[in-house]
Amino acid sequence: MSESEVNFDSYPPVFRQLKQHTQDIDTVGAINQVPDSDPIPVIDLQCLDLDQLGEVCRDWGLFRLVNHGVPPTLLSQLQDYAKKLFSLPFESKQAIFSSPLSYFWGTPVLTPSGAALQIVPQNVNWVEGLNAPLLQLSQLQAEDPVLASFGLLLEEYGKHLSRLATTIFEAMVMKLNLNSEESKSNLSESTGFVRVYRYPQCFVANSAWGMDVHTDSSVLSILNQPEVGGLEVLKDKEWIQVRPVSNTLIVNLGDMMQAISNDEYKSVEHRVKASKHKERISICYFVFPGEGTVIRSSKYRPFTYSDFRAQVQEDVKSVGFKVGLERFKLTETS
Ligand SMILES: O=C(O)CCC(=O)C(=O)O
Ligand SMILES: [Fe+2]
Repeated sequence: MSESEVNFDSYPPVFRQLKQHTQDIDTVGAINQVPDSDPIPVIDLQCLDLDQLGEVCRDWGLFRLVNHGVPPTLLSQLQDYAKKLFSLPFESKQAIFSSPLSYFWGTPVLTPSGAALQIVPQNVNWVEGLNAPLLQLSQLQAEDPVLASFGLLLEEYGKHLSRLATTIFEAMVMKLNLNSEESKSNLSESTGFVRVYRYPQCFVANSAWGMDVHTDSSVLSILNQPEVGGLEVLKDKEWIQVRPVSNTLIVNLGDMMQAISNDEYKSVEHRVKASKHKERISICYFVFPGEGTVIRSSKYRPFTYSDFRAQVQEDVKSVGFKVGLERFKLTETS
């Protein structure tokens, strides 16, 4: 999509900024070239190898999932509907993406009610999104037919992704030799939500991020970035670009999984580059421990996911970023 084709009406006002310094932008564009291949490890769900899974979770905290059983038509329909919905005028999106959905932009950090956390302008991330808690999706009463169909697709997608998350989590529990009964409540399908993101084309000549460096707070996050790349993952202090590969999913381990595994597995740092050439849609599923479940780990003091989330929100407001698991770490003397 070229600059002239961009539907600026659909962009949140903060993103309606036009090209200023071509040279700077071209540098950002060059960085955005996605390579033909990448070294991201591949896990085949149809013949799951526990040793390979364990190694990848330890060394990378992220992998590409193939043979996952999510129908390709569902993935492409979700993408098409998401594109249509995000191209609606900004004001329409604000109006129609209402409870149980919520619409946000500028940051992925949301309050429990789904509203974006207030952030300072210099920390704005070049992203807008739709938050969909899966348990409540059946309550969606959309008058807009595209949104109604999208809601049904998301429900179907959510069921597939819950199945995938549970299968992968159970395999990890087995590999880690954790007690399978006790571990059950560490991943609760009822907590699952889907975030649909659009990263608008970014014309400003500064180093705007689609999404800043972060780790996910989830147990597992499963991401579908079918067409346009931009995701990067930190491996051995180097940023690796994650190539979009159709009909595959990217699984990344979150902070809760790192704690549950007693730091054996890694909650991986990642970020998303903003592109001056293309808008990018990604569809991400996140799942958490059950409400009230106490995470017990040899490395951290006992905490619930609610404690963790409250701490993250407090830190983002007071220090400007997520401190994360460090806040709960046991020290030598404790
Ligand atoms: O859009 C993406 O590719 C990644 C999104 C992400 O990292 C997140 O929502 O935590
Ligand atoms: Fe993330």
